[in-house]
Amino acid sequence: MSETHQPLGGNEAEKRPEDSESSGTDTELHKEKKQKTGATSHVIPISRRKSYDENPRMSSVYGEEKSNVPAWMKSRRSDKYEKYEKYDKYKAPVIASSAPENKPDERYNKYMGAHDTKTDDRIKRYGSSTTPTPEPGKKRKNGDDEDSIPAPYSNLPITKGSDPEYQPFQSRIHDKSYKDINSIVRAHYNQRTQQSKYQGSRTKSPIYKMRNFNNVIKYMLLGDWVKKSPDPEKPTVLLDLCCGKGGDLNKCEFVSIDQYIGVDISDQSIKEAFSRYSRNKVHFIPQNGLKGRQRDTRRYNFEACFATGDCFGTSIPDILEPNFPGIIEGLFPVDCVSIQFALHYAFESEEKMNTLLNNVTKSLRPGGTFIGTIPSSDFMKDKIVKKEFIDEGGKKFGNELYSVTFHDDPPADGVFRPPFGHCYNYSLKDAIDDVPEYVVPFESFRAFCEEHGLILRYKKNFIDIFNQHIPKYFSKLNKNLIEGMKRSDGKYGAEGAEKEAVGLYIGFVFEKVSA
Ligand SMILES: C[S@@+](CC[C@H](N)C(=O)[O-])C[C@H]1O[C@@H](n2cnc3c(N)ncnc32)[C@H](O)[C@@H]1O
Repeated sequence: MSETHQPLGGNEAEKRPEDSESSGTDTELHKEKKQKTGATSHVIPISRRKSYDENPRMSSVYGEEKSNVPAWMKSRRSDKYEKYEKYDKYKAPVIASSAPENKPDERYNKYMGAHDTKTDDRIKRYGSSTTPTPEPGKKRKNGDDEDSIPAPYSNLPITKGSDPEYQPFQSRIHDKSYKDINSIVRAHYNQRTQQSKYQGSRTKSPIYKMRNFNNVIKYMLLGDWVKKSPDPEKPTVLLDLCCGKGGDLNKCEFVSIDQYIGVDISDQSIKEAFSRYSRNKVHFIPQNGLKGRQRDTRRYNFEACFATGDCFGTSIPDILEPNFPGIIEGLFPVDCVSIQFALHYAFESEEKMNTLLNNVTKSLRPGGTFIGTIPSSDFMKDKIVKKEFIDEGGKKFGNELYSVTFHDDPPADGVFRPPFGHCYNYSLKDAIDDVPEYVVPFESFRAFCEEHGLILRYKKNFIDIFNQHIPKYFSKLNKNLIEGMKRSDGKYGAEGAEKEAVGLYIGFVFEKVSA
C-alpha cells in the first residue's frame, strides 16, 4: 500500500487494486503510473445508500417498474470497454479471484448482476444509511452551507480554544518542497476533511460568505449548463471529477440528474462524500423554482457512486471499472463532466492535461457539457502588469483573505509561456494553506480543449456570472444560502476583500462537438 494513501481506518481499510499486486496481478500501466506520480489509482468503493422507500427511483429513471437493477447493470458487461477503446495503453484490470474474507452483504446483491452475486472482495461497502427524510416543513439548522457537516464533536476538547464555537483550519503538512503535488494535495484535503469535523459552526468561518457566493456560482453554472439526456429512456448522468467531500451533491439534486459519479484523489474526502450522500439530507431546499417537478426536494433522488483515483494520471475506466464492473458500458457516455476548483492542479504538465481531457472528452456524449471553475489567468496578468504585489520581491499578490505566491518571477507582461508548469502557492484563510497550484493560461487551455473536440460555449469571471444570473436564481435558491451572501449595505453578493478573493476565479463551459 502506498504510504501516501491513508487507509480508511481500522477494519474499514479498503482492499484496493494494488493490494492484489503481491499476487502479481497488477498491470504494467498501474505500476508505471505509481512510480511516476506517487499516486494511487485505486478505487474506494462504493455502493448506493439504501433507498428511502424500497423501490424509489427505478420506475421513472430506468423505465422498468420496480426493477431492482440499476441502469448501468442493464446492459451486458463487456470485457473490452468499447466506449473507451481509444485508450491505447489501457488494459483491463485483473479481478482478484481470491475468496472474500468478509461475508458478502446481501443488500448489495442487486447491484452486482446475476453473475456477480459472489461479490468481489476488493469492494468494501459502507453501511447504508437509514436516515429518514426530514418531515416537510421541519426547520433545518440555520446557515448550513454546502460544505457543512453536522458538528457532533463540537464539545470535544480539541474544539475548545479562544473561540469555543469555531476553530479555523490549520495545516499540519511539513516539508512540502520534498513532495510531489499529488501527495501534497491528497494530504491537504485528507487533513482538511478530518479537521472540518471538529471545527464547529461554519457560519463562524471568516470565509462563510465567500463559500456561499462560490456555491451560488456553481448552482448557476450547473443550473444553466447541465443538459438532460436526449433519450428519455436513459438517465441523466453527471461525472464529478475532483468531487471533494461531495459539496455539489445538493446542486446535482437541484438540476435533477439521475446518476452521479464522484471521483477524487483524497480518500477521506470520498469517504465523507459517500457519508453525506448516505445521510440523504438535502440542505438547500429550493424555494419555488422547481415546483411541479416529479421529485421529492427533501432528499437525493439520484443514484450515486464514488471512487478514489487520480483524474489527471489515470483513465476513468481504470478508476471505475474494477469496483463497478460494467459501469462504462452501462452509463457512459455521460451528459455532463464537472470539475470545480481543481483543474489548476493538472496544469503541471501537458501529459496530465492530456489525460484529464481524454477523460473528459471520452466520457462525454456529443452535445454534453464540460463545466468548471478555475483561477483566472487574466486576473493574474492584471495583477502582474499593474505590479499590485504585496511583497517586495514582486512574486506575491492577495489580501487578508487570500494570497498567490509565484515560485519563479512572473513574466513582466503577465503571459505565461510555455503554458504548463508555472507553479504558485495558494492560501485562503480557513481553507487552504500554501498548497501548490499551476497557472492555467486560458487561451492555451481553450486551444487544448479544441484539440480534444471541446468547443468553448461560456467563460466569465465570478463577479460577472453573479451579476448576470442572480436575478433568475434569486428566488429559486435556498433562502439561507442567499441570506449567507448579505452585504453590509443590505444588498447581496461579495464585497471588500471577499470580492477580490472570489474575483480571482472564472467559470467555463465547453461542449463536446465530435463523436
Ligand atoms: C478545492 S477542492 C474542490 C472540491 C469540489 N470539486 C468542490 O468544488 O467542492 C479540490 C479537489 O481536487 C481534488 N484533486 C486534486 N488533484 C486531484 C487529482 N489528481 N485527481 C483527483 N482529484 C484531485 C482534491 O483532492 C480536492 O478534493
